[in-house]
Amino acid sequence: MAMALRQEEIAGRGRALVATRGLRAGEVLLRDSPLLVYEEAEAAESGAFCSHCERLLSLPGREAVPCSACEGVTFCGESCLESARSGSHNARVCKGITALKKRKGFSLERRTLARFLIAAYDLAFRDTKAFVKLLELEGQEQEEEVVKELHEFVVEAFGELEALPSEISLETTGGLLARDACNAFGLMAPSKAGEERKVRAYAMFAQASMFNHDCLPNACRFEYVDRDGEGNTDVIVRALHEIEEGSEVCLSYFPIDWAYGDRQTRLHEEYGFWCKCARCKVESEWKDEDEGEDDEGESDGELEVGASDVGAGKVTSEDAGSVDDDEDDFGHAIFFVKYLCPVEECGGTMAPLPPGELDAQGLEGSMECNYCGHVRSDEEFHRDLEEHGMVDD
Ligand SMILES: C[S@@+](CC[C@H](N)C(=O)[O-])C[C@H]1O[C@@H](n2cnc3c(N)ncnc32)[C@H](O)[C@@H]1O
Repeated sequence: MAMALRQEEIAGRGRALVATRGLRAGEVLLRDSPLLVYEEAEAAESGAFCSHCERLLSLPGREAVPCSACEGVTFCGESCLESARSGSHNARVCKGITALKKRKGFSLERRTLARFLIAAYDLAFRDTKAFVKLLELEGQEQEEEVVKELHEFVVEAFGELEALPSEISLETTGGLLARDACNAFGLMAPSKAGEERKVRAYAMFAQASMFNHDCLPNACRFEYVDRDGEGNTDVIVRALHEIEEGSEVCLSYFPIDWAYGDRQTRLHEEYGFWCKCARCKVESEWKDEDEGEDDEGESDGELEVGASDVGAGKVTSEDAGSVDDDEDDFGHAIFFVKYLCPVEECGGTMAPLPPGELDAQGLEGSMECNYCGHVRSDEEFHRDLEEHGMVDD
């Protein structure tokens, strides 16, 4: 099958991924392996995950094998330990992690960023091509203070090593942190009922980083970190619906149920742009109409999508029924009934199962949540549409 996506430059959006042909609903558009993976500090310190493959250590058939050189680093078996020694947890990384453990006063966020820098500079030693690709990603400049503090740590951590690679400089540290800020994908296992979905590691990808954001995305990403076999940290991107040749394919950089104000703030602060997508255009107009009309009788400058009573300012599929007659509002309301996971508090996106799986299992019309794994049949979807008074003719 010909490649589904090509890279293009789009004015005001930078590099983008565009459909090379008509794409089918549920089609896998991209499977990308990370340039590098690094652990979220709290997850790493919990000792619950393999420090190489990031799978849960308590999965059946896994044994906890500690790193002989640094305390608190554990692998899920001899084969992961072997792979880690020549890859993600070689002697350099081991020294870096040991230095981080001795470093007092770093917040959780700094400890995670320090782990990123250890992994990124290690890449400069062992895979120059991947390191160059990392630096080719889009960047969002970080606070000078943070860059300086983390750079001092890296120099100290790597300074005890043989030769310093020429790449270690304040400028490169700043550049790496800038790339991390707008390209790191959180790796998470599917959420379980009543449990918060937590990032256990972050991964940086060369191709998947080319997806721009849209608040009404036409694709979403899945990851299967606890799966057996190779490629468990790969990201898999699937089409939500048919996409025409030449159309841009976008992801949402956060759960699709976020309120207008939260989305704009996040996109501006972390990604450096104000979103002007079709949904934001409509919701920016609601702002004027709804100002001063929220439950507490005061405006917080944020919008609730078509809803008069959405407590946290998020959209729920229940809210979709409360939109007015405006055509755009209606289109967006259908989007949420169809693509927002119906499981309470989930916030995931429902994507059709890949066409092959649908045909093989007779699951025509079934959709799967990218956060909790919930599968909804076509029948259930039509029941939901009826409940919201949106029966399609
Ligand atoms: C993960 S990168 C996506 C690829 C990026 N366009 C590039 O050239 O590398 C994220 C960056 O892309 C840009 N971007 C993403 N979505 C956008 C949008 N909807 N409008 C404008 N710029 C966007 C922003 O500069 C953002 O920081």
